[in-house]
Amino acid sequence: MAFPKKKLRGLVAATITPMTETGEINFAVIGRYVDYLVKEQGVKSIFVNGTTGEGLSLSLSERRRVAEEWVTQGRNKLDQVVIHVGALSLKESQELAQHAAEIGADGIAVIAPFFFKSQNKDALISFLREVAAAAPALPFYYYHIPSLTGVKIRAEELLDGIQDKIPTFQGLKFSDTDLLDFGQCVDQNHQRQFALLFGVDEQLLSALIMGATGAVGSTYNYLGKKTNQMLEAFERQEFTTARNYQFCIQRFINYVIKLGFGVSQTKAIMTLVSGIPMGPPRLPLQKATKEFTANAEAKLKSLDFLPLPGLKEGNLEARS
Ligand SMILES: CC(=O)N[C@H](C=O)[C@@H](O)[C@H](O)[C@H](O)CO
Ligand SMILES: CC(=O)C(=O)O
Repeated sequence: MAFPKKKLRGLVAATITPMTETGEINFAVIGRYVDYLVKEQGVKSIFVNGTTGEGLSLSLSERRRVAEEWVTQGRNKLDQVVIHVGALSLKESQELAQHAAEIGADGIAVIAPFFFKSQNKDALISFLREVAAAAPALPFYYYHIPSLTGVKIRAEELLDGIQDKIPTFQGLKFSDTDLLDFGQCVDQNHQRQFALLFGVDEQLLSALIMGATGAVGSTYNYLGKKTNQMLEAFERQEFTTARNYQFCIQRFINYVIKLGFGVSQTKAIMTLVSGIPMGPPRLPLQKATKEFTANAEAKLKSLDFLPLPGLKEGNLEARS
């Protein structure tokens, strides 16, 4: 088997699904969005139809079309396009996995089913294996996000022996703050064959120390450049500088979390920073308030994340 193929590494943006004011998918801006990520944020891999992409709120045909558009627009521009194909129905998930393979995606990812929940590791692996088998030539990633799925099976437990069950298993996206669990995933990964991608953007530096091989997150859409600077400082072993970048990122995320932060707010922030209209979210999510957007904008300016005059709290050179 052709595994492992090119390793998924560095920053991976969890893409937003742009929508029109009337709630349809705005396919027309996806090409511009790809160019923005590559040129303005230095981000060359994407994770489509996940949490940030409202994947579970889209119809199957929308999910297929969104995946196709990202693969098409990303051709010769992006390194990797991973499609999240998780669904409550195994059949739907398999259908999406097969589709991802047909359109030439670089990998698939799956969250744990979250209505009827797997009670143990074996049950969850059985589900994941059936999905992975529908796309036997594609790298498979498990998307661990217990806060949203309610499935608390530890990632290190799941990882143990997983390649015997799922030959295409290539890694996981770890969206949890339990660094003991994450560390034990890294510790098990002796041959470094898996991509262990961290998914809590405001804590990425701690995960890098622990051995993360990359990161998937919503904020890399608009803080990719800043986060790349942190990764570079980390590579050079300039830890004080790396920490200052992390603090700078934290100041923003901490601020918006206090205002109430989720996918709706991510859409509003990305619209502000990129100038590409992301539109409203789909119900059950509700559009970010004007007040949120105004506050976020002021904070972005004060941190120098938006190129406009203002107080420069984010001036790293002045600190350290
Ligand atoms: C729950 C959620 O959406 N997590 C995202 C990725 O998994 C993160 O990228 C967060 O949006 C980010 O860390 C900000 O809290
Ligand atoms: C953050 C992430 O990976 C997602 O939106 O699915």
